[in-house]
Amino acid sequence: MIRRIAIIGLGTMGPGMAARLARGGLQVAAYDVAPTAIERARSMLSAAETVLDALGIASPSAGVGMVRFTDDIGDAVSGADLVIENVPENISVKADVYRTIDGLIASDTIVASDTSGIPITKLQAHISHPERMVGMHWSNPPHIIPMIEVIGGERTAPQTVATIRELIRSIGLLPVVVKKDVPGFVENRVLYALLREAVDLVERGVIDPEDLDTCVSWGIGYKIAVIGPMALLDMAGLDIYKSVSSFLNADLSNRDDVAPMVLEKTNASKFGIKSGEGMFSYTPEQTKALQGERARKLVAVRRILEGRG
Ligand SMILES: NC(=O)c1ccc[n+]([C@@H]2O[C@H](COP(=O)([O-])OP(=O)(O)OC[C@H]3O[C@@H](n4cnc5c(N)ncnc54)[C@H](O)[C@@H]3O)[C@@H](O)[C@H]2O)c1
Ligand SMILES: Cc1ncc(CO)c(C(=O)O)c1O
Repeated sequence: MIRRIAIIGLGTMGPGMAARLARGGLQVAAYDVAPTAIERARSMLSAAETVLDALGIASPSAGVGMVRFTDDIGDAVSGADLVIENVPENISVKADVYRTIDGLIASDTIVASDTSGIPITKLQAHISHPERMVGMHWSNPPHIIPMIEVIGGERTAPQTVATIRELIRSIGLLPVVVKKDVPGFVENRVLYALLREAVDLVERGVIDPEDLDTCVSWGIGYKIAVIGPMALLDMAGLDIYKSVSSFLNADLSNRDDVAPMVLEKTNASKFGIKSGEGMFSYTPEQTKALQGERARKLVAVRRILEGRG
């Protein structure tokens, strides 16, 4: 049974994950190699807790979870039943973390990676108990989005996948088990197919970025939150899908490299909200307002979708 969790890496994802797990009654130790990240994570944790209050997610009566921060990785993983690795999407950075914790954790401690899409089979080559390694892919913002993908690699024991799926379910979240360890798993394969086409349409001047977002959010996103793609095929009719896909599929972007527009921006350090400019521009005040507004809307939509409107 999982009671104590260590989170390694407190950037964009770690603090929200810590807040949500603690609301599930779990004891969370939160560690980052950068002291500034730990400081930032404290305020992100308290912002996430405010959102969880708005979502009406209370701690179980069985036990109140807590988050404690530490700047010592040995202290973080000591006694942990589960370690969630949440460091940058780079195999060698992740492998360094696995090597560091290998001698510090028990042989039955589960090590999960929040990788966005590196196959788990590649990651588990760097750990001495690969049967205990699993993918646990959260979606951003992790304290609000309830779905988490669970992925076993070639050497993951079925029981490890089952334990993580049950943990996610037991705290009121939605586990989805991905049956094959394909790059990007399922969520990001679907998302990146959409993003490739969206970037291509803007790059070719078919549509302006603002209008692309209106088209996708109101034409597709709003609908797909209620009717998933498989159900949508049945709603539209497979005969229609057959006719349209017979000519449209061949015209969709199939580029297998990074789009020039994205390279141009990243080469100029335009990364989006984190640098103040990306597809759009953001002042610090606008960013703060946007984040508050997005959290409020996501909370409201989720309550409606759960029938708690
Ligand atoms: N950002 C997203 O939307 C998102 C969503 C789902 C999954 N992910 C995945 O989650 C992981 C983390 O992503 P993120 O966006 O939170 O990254 P991030 O860059 O915002 O944060 C990573 C953190 O890891 C810390 N770190 C780096 N090396 C470390 C080490 N050796 N030990 C401890 N801490 C270390 C950094 O100081 C930083 O605070 C990645 O694998 C990413 O692909 C990201
Ligand atoms: C662009 C993008 N890439 C990866 C992820 C998660 O792995 C997300 C997300 O929102 O969760 C994303 O938006």
